[in-house]
Amino acid sequence: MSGWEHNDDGGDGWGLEPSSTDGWGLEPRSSDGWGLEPTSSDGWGLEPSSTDRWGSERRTSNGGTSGPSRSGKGLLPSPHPSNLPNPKNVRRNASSSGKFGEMYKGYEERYVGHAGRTRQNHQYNEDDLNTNYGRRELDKSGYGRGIGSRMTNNLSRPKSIVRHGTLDVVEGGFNQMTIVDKLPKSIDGAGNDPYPDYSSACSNGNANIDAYQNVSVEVNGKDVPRPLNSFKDIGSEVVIQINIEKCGYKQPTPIQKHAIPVCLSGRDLMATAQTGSGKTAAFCLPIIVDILRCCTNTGDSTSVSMAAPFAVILSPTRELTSQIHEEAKKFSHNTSVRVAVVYGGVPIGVQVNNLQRGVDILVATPGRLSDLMDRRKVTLSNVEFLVLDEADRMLDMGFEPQIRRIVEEGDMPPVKQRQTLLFSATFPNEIKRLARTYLSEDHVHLSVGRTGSSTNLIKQVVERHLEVTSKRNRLLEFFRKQEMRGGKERTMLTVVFVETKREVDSLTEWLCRMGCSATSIHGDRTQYERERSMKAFRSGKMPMLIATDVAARGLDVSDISLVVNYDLPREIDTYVHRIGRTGRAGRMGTAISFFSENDASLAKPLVDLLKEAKQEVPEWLLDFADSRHTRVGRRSSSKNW
Ligand SMILES: Nc1ncnc2c1ncn2[C@@H]1O[C@H](COP(=O)(O)OP(=O)(O)OP(=O)(O)O)[C@@H](O)[C@H]1O
Repeated sequence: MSGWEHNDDGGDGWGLEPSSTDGWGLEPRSSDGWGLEPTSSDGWGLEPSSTDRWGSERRTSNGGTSGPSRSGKGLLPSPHPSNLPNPKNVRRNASSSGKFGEMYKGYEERYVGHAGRTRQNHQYNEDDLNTNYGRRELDKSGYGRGIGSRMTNNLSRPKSIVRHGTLDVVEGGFNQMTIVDKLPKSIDGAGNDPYPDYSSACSNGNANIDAYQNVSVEVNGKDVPRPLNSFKDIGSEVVIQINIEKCGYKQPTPIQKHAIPVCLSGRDLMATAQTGSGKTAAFCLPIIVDILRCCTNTGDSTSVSMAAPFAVILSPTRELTSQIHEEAKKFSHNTSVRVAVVYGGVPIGVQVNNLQRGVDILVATPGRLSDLMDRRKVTLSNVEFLVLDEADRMLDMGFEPQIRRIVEEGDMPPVKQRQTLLFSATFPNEIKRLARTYLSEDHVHLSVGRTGSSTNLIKQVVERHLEVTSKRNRLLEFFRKQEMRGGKERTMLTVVFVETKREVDSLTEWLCRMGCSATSIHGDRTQYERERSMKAFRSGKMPMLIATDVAARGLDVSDISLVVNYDLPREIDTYVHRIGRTGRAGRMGTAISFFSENDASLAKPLVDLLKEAKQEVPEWLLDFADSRHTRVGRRSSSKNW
């Protein structure tokens, strides 16, 4: 057992279990081969309708939650200051650290209308500044508590903003600076190719964060807070440190080192980092830390008719949304921070019930959130953090109207009165446009590794295939090899990307007829089928997942050793995301792509990418790239996933 008995029944509430396996060393709890389990007690110590760990305290203390909301629209019951309990008492559930007395020294209390939680504006005194590295450095950046500072003007800031850091970054007060600009010649540092055979890839079961340490990091922006050296530098409560440890995170990845202080300092952030390099924690952790530091749980939230989260995290697909939700729950385990998830394809009623129990962090797909806003079940007037994860993909999927509805047409505070974080592995032009609209001018731009590049952890192979039969047979070969390796040990997993939903179905059926344990996922499958497939895949019962691009982004399963581009995508960015399903958290992986003449227009960017990642480029592919073949039988550009 994991020891993670998360008592947050604000989970999915549809009887879906938390995605259990990857990276947690947890064995899948399913027993039927399809990952199906009864919907109740789930091996995480959850009771179906658990009265959570903070139980009665949460539901009793704030008797006076009526009154106008901060937005003045009367949407929310708002606590009257005189009804609010002493933070030292009400926060007793937030942490087991015993640091509260220290933390509240010098605090100035301000209350804003928020169901079940109010914000403490943190007024740091010298003791605070001297006892906590992370906090001291963040405040010396001159930004104070960014979020707090928008809620009151009398937030105390340290007088001196002279930087005392040891890093050039800090002392330089740079506008544009590359901190490290060394890309390793090869991963093993000795010029050897550590991936002689795809079957050996991913053999290290554990994360290998050292693999990222030499990746170049570029930071643009004024007075950027200095990066973290370790998670302890965050200066968070002990419970968070324990959660981080339980996640197996020993040291921060480069994106975490740089992004977490920026988020904690209140600045807007546009961040790109390579696939699998830990972006999720880079935004989840500071949000949780900020809520615990600056917000007080005032108790009763059951009377609330509209959920009013502090943080909204938008992501394009249901699977990714659910994954972020799980990650946020792990980091907020044993704290009072309530995390909830909403996405389409499942009944909305249960989600509404969940939300009405109170939510601090809402992870959502844009469609379902805008639906809930239309039904007046969620108000965004209290939002202090807006995260757009994989924003380019959301635009690509046609979510722009919903995003605009959420960010511009509802009651979400405008730029500068909220903190906006844009995260992606790639940043095409549409996202730059979005960033101009949604981020404040003084935002920080962070790129870890070259934007749009693939990680060196993935061995990339391109094979030329002319016939469908040859592609199918090759796939079968991979499966047989995989089967031979599997044995009794945990199976290595393969994701196969196919262009159309129809082809996904047909290929999966064929593979199953050939005796392979393959499962599939695409946009036309019901949510239940998608969940079931993902469980079977994660657990290794079905070690081959055939998918459209619905699985190209964010999917995080640590045992994926091989990605096959059965059909290559039209855009190189999508290629980068797809292959990024392997080679995650510093582990190694292999991507094999089947190239046909239809893919001629991808040849040039693909060659460039392979060269940059120091991969072998076949002669015939160079010819394709050079000869500027016009694309024969160009595929339709309509989205078909
Ligand atoms: N500091 C760390 N130490 C160990 N493992 C980590 C660390 N940070 C993240 N991980 C693990 O690395 C994996 C990839 O992280 P995550 O999904 O956040 O990557 P990502 O950058 O968002 O990827 P993508 O661009 O594909 O969405 C996850 O399993 C996560 O738990």
